[in-house]
Amino acid sequence: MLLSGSGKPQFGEGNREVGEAPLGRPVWAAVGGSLMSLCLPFTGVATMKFKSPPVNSLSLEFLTEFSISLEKLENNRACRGVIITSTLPKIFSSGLDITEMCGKSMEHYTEFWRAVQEMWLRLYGSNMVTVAAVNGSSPAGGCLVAMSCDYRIMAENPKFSIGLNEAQLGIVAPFWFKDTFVNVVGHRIAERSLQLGSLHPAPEAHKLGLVDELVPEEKLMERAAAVMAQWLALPDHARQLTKTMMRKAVLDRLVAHREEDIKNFVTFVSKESIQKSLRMYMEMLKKRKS
Ligand SMILES: CCCCCCCCCC/C=C\CC(=O)SCCNC(=O)CCNC(=O)[C@H](O)C(C)(C)COP(=O)(O)OP(=O)(O)OC[C@H]1O[C@@H](n2cnc3c(N)ncnc32)[C@H](O)[C@@H]1OP(=O)(O)O
Repeated sequence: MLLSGSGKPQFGEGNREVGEAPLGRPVWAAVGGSLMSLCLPFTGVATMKFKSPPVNSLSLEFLTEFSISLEKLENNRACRGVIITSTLPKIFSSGLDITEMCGKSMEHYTEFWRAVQEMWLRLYGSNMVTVAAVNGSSPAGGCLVAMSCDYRIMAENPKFSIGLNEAQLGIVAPFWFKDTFVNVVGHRIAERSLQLGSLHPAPEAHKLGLVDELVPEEKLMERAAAVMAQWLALPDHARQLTKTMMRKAVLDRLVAHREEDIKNFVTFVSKESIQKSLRMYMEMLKKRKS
């Protein structure tokens, strides 16, 4: 992931680079983890770019780095907003890494699911303004990442699609994926789309309200910056309290049922019938390619 931003650099060790202006003020700080890059320039707006080829699958390692990056930005008082996008052509994120859910131990499934929950709790509950610049397809977990942001701008290419397609894989989107979806598009659209496991091409996603606007791909980052500026023009405390008011019930529900949700996931994903569905789905992806 690639994360970039400005202001007071507070990031961890590792791949840190900090530019210094003549007066000793930091110009920008870039923390390149291996799976995403992050930069925070003077504007106080970070850009986080997923860079985990081939398709930015949300593996345990990726989710961990994502959560750590969000925590670092959240704790950096100079950072007020983050734009999330991808460095890969045509793909925002392919969703949860299916290989993390296939043929692994119960302990592994537990750790993986906790990491999925952690990422969502941090992103959906973030005090920062979060804008998703969706520059490619974004199924399932990828859609969750985009939906957890405050605003979604998608490249207007009808070949790019977004949605919670879990049902197509023979799995069930958990209640907090569903709650997030309902909060974005409303109950009726969410119900139909979830039952059918629909992946919506960008123009349809826009019509349904799943994404807020479509722009030509080359204008995506420029538009994301403009939207961010509009949201940041308001006082942070008023915006943050309003965001909390709108999202708290859904966040609290997972916090209250976190262990039960992990147990449900582990039991569900360990079933031979589910393992079989996931294996068949992976085979279908590979065959489709050849
Ligand atoms: C009772 C209730 C209890 C609760 C139980 C909870 C149950 C679990 C809930 C789980 C929730 C969320 C699930 C997910 O997020 S699952 C992931 C869903 N994602 C998808 O369906 C997307 C699949 N991928 C694609 O459609 C395409 O790959 C793409 C993203 C459109 C890109 O297409 P492409 O042509 O550019 O690339 P492609 O050749 O298909 O793929 C390249 C290689 O990447 C592999 N791959 C793709 N997606 C994934 C993935 N999600 N995980 C792992 N690997 C993936 C693909 O197989 C190719 O590999 P290889 O090169 O052939 O080896």
